[in-house]
Amino acid sequence: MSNDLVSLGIESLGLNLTSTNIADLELFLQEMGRWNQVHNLTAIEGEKNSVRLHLIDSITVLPVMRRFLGLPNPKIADLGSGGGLPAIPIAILQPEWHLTLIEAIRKKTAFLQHVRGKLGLKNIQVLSERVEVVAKAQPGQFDAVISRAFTNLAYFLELSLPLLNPNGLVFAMKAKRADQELQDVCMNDWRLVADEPLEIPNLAVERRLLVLSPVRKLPL
Ligand SMILES: C[S@@+](CC[C@H](N)C(=O)[O-])C[C@H]1O[C@@H](n2cnc3c(N)ncnc32)[C@H](O)[C@@H]1O
Repeated sequence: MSNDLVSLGIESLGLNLTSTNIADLELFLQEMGRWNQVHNLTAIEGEKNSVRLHLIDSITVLPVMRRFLGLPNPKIADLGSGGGLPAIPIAILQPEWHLTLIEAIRKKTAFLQHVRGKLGLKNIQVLSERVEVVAKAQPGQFDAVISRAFTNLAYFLELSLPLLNPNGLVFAMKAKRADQELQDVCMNDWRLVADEPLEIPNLAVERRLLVLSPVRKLPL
């Protein structure tokens, strides 16, 4: 079977992708593969198709994000971006959104900067920092925060809170374990706005996108 994104079912996601979109996504994957050989960037390796499916996994969140983000140019932080998932595919498909990729490991952020230049992605900013440091430097700056394979839900929420503006949203990409992780979240502090099942073509795994908002505390 051919292993391009189209044959893996990317078009069935209903995102109305253009041929330029698909070419840019393929270029990103090509660069990731090239850098991986030298720098061992990501644990996602082995079969070419598996990397492609990880990319498709990253963009299944888009219809839900579009539904919940009312603003035309939201500022979104991707925590623990690694090799750029989900932020780079999102930035390719939503050029009017601003994405800040926060990643602690320098060889990974060097790759992300390279991708920024290679694809001419003017809507991304790459921060070579720990999330905890950015939260102190840029409190309340983001309309939304997202992450994939970053940390457990409770800690992700704890790290997200200082980054979010008062109406901000958290998008947590999760698999089956989401129920267990939700039990560790203090629901006095967070509201579960949505729990959306995601279907990834050609991947028989359960994926969910949780959307949460902080509960606003009234001043005493
Ligand atoms: C398992 S990788 C996932 C990468 C990517 N999101 C993906 O789905 O492929 C987690 C990444 O989070 C980064 N990371 C972990 N803790 C961090 C922190 N406190 N601040 C910034 N980056 C962090 C790691 O360096 C690693 O690249």
